[in-house]
This record gives sequence, C-alpha cells and structure tokens, in this order.
Amino acid sequence: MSEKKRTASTRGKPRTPAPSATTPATAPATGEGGGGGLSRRRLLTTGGAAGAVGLALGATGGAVGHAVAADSPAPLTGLGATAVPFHGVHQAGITDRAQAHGHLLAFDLLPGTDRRGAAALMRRWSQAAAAMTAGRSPDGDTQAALDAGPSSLTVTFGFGRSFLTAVGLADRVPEALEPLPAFADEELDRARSDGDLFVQVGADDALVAHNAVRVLRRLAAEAARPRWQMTGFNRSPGATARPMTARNLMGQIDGTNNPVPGEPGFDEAVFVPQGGEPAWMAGGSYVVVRRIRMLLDNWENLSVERQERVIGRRKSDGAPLSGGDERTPVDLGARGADGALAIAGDAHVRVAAPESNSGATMLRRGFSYADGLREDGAPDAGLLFVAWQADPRTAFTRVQLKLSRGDALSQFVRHEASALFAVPGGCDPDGYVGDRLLEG
Ligand SMILES: C=CC1=C(C)c2cc3[nH]c(cc4nc(cc5[nH]c(cc1n2)c(C)c5CCC(=O)O)C(CCC(=O)O)=C4C)c(C)c3C=C
Ligand SMILES: [Fe+2]
Repeated sequence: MSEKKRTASTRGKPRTPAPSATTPATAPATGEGGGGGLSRRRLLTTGGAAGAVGLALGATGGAVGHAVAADSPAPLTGLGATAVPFHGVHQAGITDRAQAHGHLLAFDLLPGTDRRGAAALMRRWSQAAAAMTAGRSPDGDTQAALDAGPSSLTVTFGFGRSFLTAVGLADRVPEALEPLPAFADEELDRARSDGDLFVQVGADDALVAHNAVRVLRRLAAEAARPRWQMTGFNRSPGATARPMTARNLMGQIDGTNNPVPGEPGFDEAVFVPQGGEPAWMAGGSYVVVRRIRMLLDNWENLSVERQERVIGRRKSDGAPLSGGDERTPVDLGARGADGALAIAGDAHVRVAAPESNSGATMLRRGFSYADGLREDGAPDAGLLFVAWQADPRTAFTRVQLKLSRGDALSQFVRHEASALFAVPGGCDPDGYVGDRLLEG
C-alpha cells in the first residue's frame, strides 16, 4: 500500500462519533495527585451514538437495551472519552499521568530491514498511533476496542543502540545511549532485556491498550518481530475518593518526590534541549526500563515499622519519617529524641535522593506487574520501573550505582530485565517519530 493511501485511510472512520464538546483537563505524571500539570494538552471529548451505546447498554443489555440506546444515546464517560494528543514537541506517555494499563515491548528488526524499511515502519506506526489515540480506527484494526473511546491511550516509540547500527547510522548514536554498566546483585534475563525498538502503550481501558499492541504488532510484520513484552497496571482513575499518589505492590505511596512538569528544572532533567546533542534527539528523552521483582512474601513478614525504616517514609500516608505530611520535603539531617537519624543511613529515599547523588533527577512513571506464580509458589510480581531523563549517565546510572551499594530495599527486590532506549521528540501530523534521524 502506498503511503498516500495509508494516510488517507488512517484518517478515515471514527471509532467513536465525532466529539460534540471539547474540554481541556489536566493530570499529573504519576499517581493522581503527584502535582503539576501537563506539557501536552488533554482533550475530554463527549461522544454519542455507537461508542456510547456500548457503555449505556452495560446495565440493561439485550434487544431492549439496543432500542433504548438507539433513541437516546448517552455520552461516553470521562474515562473513555479522554484523549491525549499523539503529536507535539515531546512524545506522549512521558509527562502524562500513568494509565491503569501498560504494555512495554521491544522489537528487533528482521534481517534485511534497512534504513528505508525502518522509516516506513515508523511512519506506519506513527499514523496508526495518531489514529488510535484520537479514537479512530486504524488500518489493520482488530476491532477489539471498537466500542470504546481513546481512554487516554498513549503510544511512545524509542530506539535502542542496536537499531542505529542495524540501519547504518552508527555515527549518529548518542553518547548518552552508552550501555548501562553491570550493577551488583542484578540477575538479568538477556532475552527480556534490550532490543532494537521500544514501544510503550498505556490506556485506562484494558481492551484499548491490548488492541493498540495488536495493531502495532501487525503493522510491524515484515520489518520487525517482538523481542519481549511486559504488561503492567496502575490504579484506575476515579478509584480513590480524591486524587492521590499511586501505591506500588509493596503498599507504599510511590511517586511523591517525582519532578513536576512545569516546575523549574523539570525540562532540563527530563528532555534533551533544542540545540542539544545529537540534533535528532532535541525534545526527546532517554528511558530506562527495569523489571524489578518484589520478594513480597519476605516483605510482608516485616512489621510496618520496619518497612517504613527501609523506605524512610510512613506507609499509611507517605509522610517522610523526618516529619510532616506526604508533601513535606524530606529532611535528611533530622534526628529523633534518641539522637539517631530519623531517616536511616540506608533508607531508600536517602540513598536515591538527588541530594545524595549530585542532583541526579529522573521522572519515574512505572507500572506494577503480576504474572502469576513462580515455580516455588512465590508471586511473580513487582515493578516495571520506567524512568525518563535527559541523560541516563547522570541520572539512573548514578542513582542505581549508589542503590546497589547500600539500599535497605535491595534485599527485597531483584532486577530481572533491563533496557535503555533513546526516545526522540514528538512529530508533526505530516511526519513520523524518528523522521529527523531516518530522513536526515
Ligand atoms: C535507580 C533508581 C530507582 C530504582 C531502581 C527504584 C526502585 C524502587 N523504588 C521503590 C519505592 C520507592 N521509591 C521512592 C523514591 C525514590 N526512588 C528513586 C529511585 C529509584 N527507585 C528516587 C529517585 C526516589 C525519590 C527520592 C527522593 O527524592 O526523595 C519511594 C518514596 C516515594 C517517592 O518519592 O516516590 C518509594 C516508596 C520500589 C518499590 C522500587 C523497586 C521495586
Ligand atoms: Fe524508588
């Protein structure tokens, strides 16, 4: 199929009817109350008819329900109707609130896929992602999400070091994409690590997220094959009485001290600046993905007091052990009545803090995972740690080196897979993600 034809058809049929209203809304990057706004505009669209009918039928179903719904279409809920624009200076899925469902995938190029073939793939993927994130049905749609709105779907693409060499662009490999060093105690499964291409899919509806993955998989067919896929989740929006930072599977409030979009230093910490090196990465970011299994049976046998000592924050409300509430800045110098440090020397927040790592800052935007049981009956569950930064050498790597040498949390977690990708800036509607690299 020619690019022109494909462009025309992906702009085609709406999955849900045209919006009757648009209302801007904001949400933080991680958790629901992590603070800060969005660098991308979110659209809350209210549709009627077909897309809404499926939702309206939830309670009644059957022929009667169909008749009622056809006469009085109800709007999609806010959850289904929310759309995050695909196009922009930065790719979506970085500063947006982490969705309830996430898929992380790596693909390897098939032998024979050259720069031209890779460019065609990125164009196909970008066009399909733009359509799906706007609630339109793309070419090759499986129709599994036909009745749903975009549900905050985001699709984010990245390139591994091996991608650049495979397509003959070894001279354009960013210095920041140097392989991560080996860290003490990691037990990495190489088959579930690295990869040529990275795809992150997030949505607040499980079918929408799954369908997007299937569509992208089908579009990759002749150019790339999946290398690994990991599936995770977060709390659903609206599950708590008020917006709150999410909890991880250890029960801790996780994401409190993330940098906040719009605050001083955020862009410098997370994005490669315009005029930065290499030029094709301007507006982009580097993502570190780590599959970190939690030894939940051991962790849950600790008293809450000991769990809090390991992290350095209270479990109930996330307040630092140095005092205050969740939002109170951590005071690493504070001491208790006994003269001992309020936040232990090996507490996770002390060892990971920017103050302990020459200012190292990253945006953590992960997903929990639960993949059933291991052979020994222990849960195969933990954190799909996803960290975004302008330079991993002075952010993730610096902090992880420190953590691997003295973090009290280390004995309760195992790093099982690892990957680093360069995530270019966003693209225009006429372009595709990576065009400045692949066309330049
Ligand atoms: C290399 C970076 C980090 C890894 C790997 C990591 C794993 C990890 N963390 C938690 C739970 C929490 N982490 C918290 C804070 C926190 N963690 C990192 C970095 C890594 N964590 C940073 C930079 C920070 C912020 C430190 C600060 O500035 O205070 C917290 C506290 C709440 C918060 O601020 O988010 C929790 C809880 C787990 C369970 C985990 C591996 C499974
Ligand atoms: Fe952490």
